[in-house]
Formats: sequence, C-alpha cells, structure tokens
Amino acid sequence: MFVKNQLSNWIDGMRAQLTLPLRIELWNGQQVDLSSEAPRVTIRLPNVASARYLLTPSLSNLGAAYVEGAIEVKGKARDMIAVVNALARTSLKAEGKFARLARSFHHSKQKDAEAIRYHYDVSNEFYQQFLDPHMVYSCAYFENGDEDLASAQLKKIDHILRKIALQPGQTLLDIGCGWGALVIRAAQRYNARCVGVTLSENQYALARQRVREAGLEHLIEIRLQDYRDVRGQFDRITSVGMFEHVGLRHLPEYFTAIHNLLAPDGVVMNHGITTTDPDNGETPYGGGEFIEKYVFPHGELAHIGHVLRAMQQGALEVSDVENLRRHYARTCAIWTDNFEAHGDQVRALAGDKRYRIWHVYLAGCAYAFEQDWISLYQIVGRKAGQRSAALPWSRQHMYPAAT
Ligand SMILES: C[S@@+](CC[C@H](N)C(=O)[O-])C[C@H]1O[C@@H](n2cnc3c(N)ncnc32)[C@H](O)[C@@H]1O
Repeated sequence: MFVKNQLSNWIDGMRAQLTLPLRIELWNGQQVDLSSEAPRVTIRLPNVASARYLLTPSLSNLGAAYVEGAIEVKGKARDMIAVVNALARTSLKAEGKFARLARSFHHSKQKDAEAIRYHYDVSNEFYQQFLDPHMVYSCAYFENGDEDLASAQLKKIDHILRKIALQPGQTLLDIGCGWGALVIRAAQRYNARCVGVTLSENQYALARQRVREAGLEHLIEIRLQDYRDVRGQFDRITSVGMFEHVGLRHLPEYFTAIHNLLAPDGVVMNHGITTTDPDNGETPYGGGEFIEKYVFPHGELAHIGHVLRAMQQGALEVSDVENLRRHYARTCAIWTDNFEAHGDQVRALAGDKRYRIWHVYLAGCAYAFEQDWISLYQIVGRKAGQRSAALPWSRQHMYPAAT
C-alpha cells in the first residue's frame, strides 16, 4: 500500500514537471501515460516491488532493472534512453551533477585480461551483428557526413594512417588491434611491417585468419599480448579505442611505455574516449555505473586535459588534437540500429540478458556522445625534445588530395 501511494505521488509529481511520451503499465494492467502525446516508450512494472526502480530512476538503476528483467521496457532504444535520462534528471538534484564513485582501479595485467575477456570474448558472431564487415570497434570518420558505416570506418583508418605520415616499409605497432582492420590496411596500402596486439582470444583468432586470407602473413604479426610486454622499437604506433582500459592513474605509465616503444623519430596516434567532466568524473545520472557493472569492468575515462598532461608526463610532445565526438554519436547510433535489426540473432547467440545489456549500452553511448557528456579525441604525438622530421610542417598531409 505504501509503495502504491508513493508511486501514485511520484506519477503526479512527474506529470507536473515533465511532458514525456512514456506509458507506465502497472502489474494490475492499469496504464498511466505521462503526457497526452502518443507514448513512444512503455515501462511495465510486473509487480509492486518493481515500482522502487521508478522511484529512484538513475540510468544505472533503471538500466540494471531492465537487464535483470525486473522491469520491461518497450520502444526504440534511442527513445528509451531519452525518457530514462529525463526521469533520472529529476531525481538527481540532491546527488550533484557528476556523482562519482570514489574509485580508481588498480590495473594489473591479470585483471585487465579478465576485463577484456568479459567484454570482447562474447563471440565474434555477436559483434558481427552490429559492426561493419571489417569489424572495426571504434569511432568511424564521416568525412562528408553521408557515408555508410563500412566506408566511414575505412576512412577513419586512412585518416589515422595519413596523420601518422606512415611511409612504405615502416614498422607499425597497433596497440589493441581488435580484429585486425588497421594493420591489414597499413600493410595493403603502405607495405608496412605491422605488429598488432590484443588481449582477446576471439579477436586474436579471427585477426590471424583475416591476415592469412589477405595473404599478408609476411607483413603482419598478430599477438595475444599485453602492450606492457611488447619489446623493441617501432616507427609508428597507433592505439585506437584501447586507452579507455588503461585507468586514470596509469595513463603516465601507458604513455611512457609508448615513448619507449617509439623509434627516435617516431609518431604515435592515440584515439579514444574522454569524459567532458574536467574532474574526470562519471557521466551524469548513473550511466557510468551501469557501464562499470555490466559492460566494461574497470574502464575509466579521463578529461582531454588530463590525457594531454599524462602524455607530457610520458615524455611525448602533443602535435595535433582532433575532436570526433559527433562522429562517435553517429557511429553508436548506427550500431544501435544494426543491433535492433538483428535482435533475434543476437538473442540466439548471446541470450536475452546480454541483448539487454548491449541494447542499453549502445543506445546510451550514442546519447552520451550527442549530449557531450563524453567525447572522442585523436591525438598525434612524438617523442618530446626530438628535432622530428617525421611530420610535415602543415596539416595538409592529413587530407587526401582533391581529385
Ligand atoms: C574497443 S577495441 C578496439 C579495437 C580496434 N583498435 C578497433 O578500432 O576496432 C579495444 C582493443 O584494445 C585491446 N586491449 C585492451 N587492453 C589491452 C592491453 N593491456 N594490451 C593489449 N591490448 C589491449 C582489446 O583486446 C581490444 O582489441
């Protein structure tokens, strides 16, 4: 009775504050719409106990309730996230905008390997349901804004290879090589001698197969290896969508390792997600907690200012910075559409719970990039203090010559 009263007060309160295309369906079949607009999202509360999730509606709480099957949510993922975010905003005033869990993870090699296996070793078929055919799992580059995902991913790789001014026959280390798309392109276009490292066994197996099928085994070595165990020096280093796993405290060590792996006149390009909170805080409204719990254990995002500082601490000079936030919002939106379009296959491959986790995660990320809660930067660097001749004087080399 008490919960029912609380819920009814909550619904009245919400109606007074918000106009949301949301229908709440109660356990007894009663339906309550939060506005006169046709509902685009329905949240079904299967029993009285499930009402508590609505009473404290952070992204983390509602996301967890959906994943665990404690509530049912119907609608396009994009609408779901927008509605849940509006609800979460109403309850957050007391907590402060960027309530951050007081934590900074210790990243041992073993812990990182476990976290990677948790995220990436679902199955290759699972990732094929929403990624492009090259299986690039990072922000694409929409040079003209109207490309399909596959071309935008290849354009991203080409953009990076031009940024680092890769020369024919040079050595290239790709830290976190995923399924091998970047090293394959670098070998095909530049005859580069590449090493790609990943911690995911599934990625390792498929990347090696792809290298074999492309006839590039003489140029590319894929390793199941932590980047901290790589030895030697490379003319060029790329790290795309990997440094989110490194951890805030460990960023200077990460950049120092890159410094040590770079040839004296080498060039590095780091591409990754940042938070827009200047204090390296969580994304607002509990989204970060959800991701930590269900998606990327021990992932941590730094503010761009913090990243640039850590690069300097790692003895790297920053020579170029580009913001691709909008590009990641679009990439995630396309992934979400692909994911929804292949919902039945995803459920058959990975189960309903994992479907729900990735559904919330992909749509939530698209939303977070759109809102500028999180961002994406490509940063080019060189060894500090080198009189580098590796990069031209202007940025013109980054753009293909107009035809
Ligand atoms: C989001 S995926 C990006 C893959 C690829 N760069 C792309 O753009 O498609 C992150 C990659 O980082 C790798 N990774 C994470 N931590 C690593 C570590 N400590 N050493 C080596 N690879 C790591 C993962 O195995 C995965 O291949």
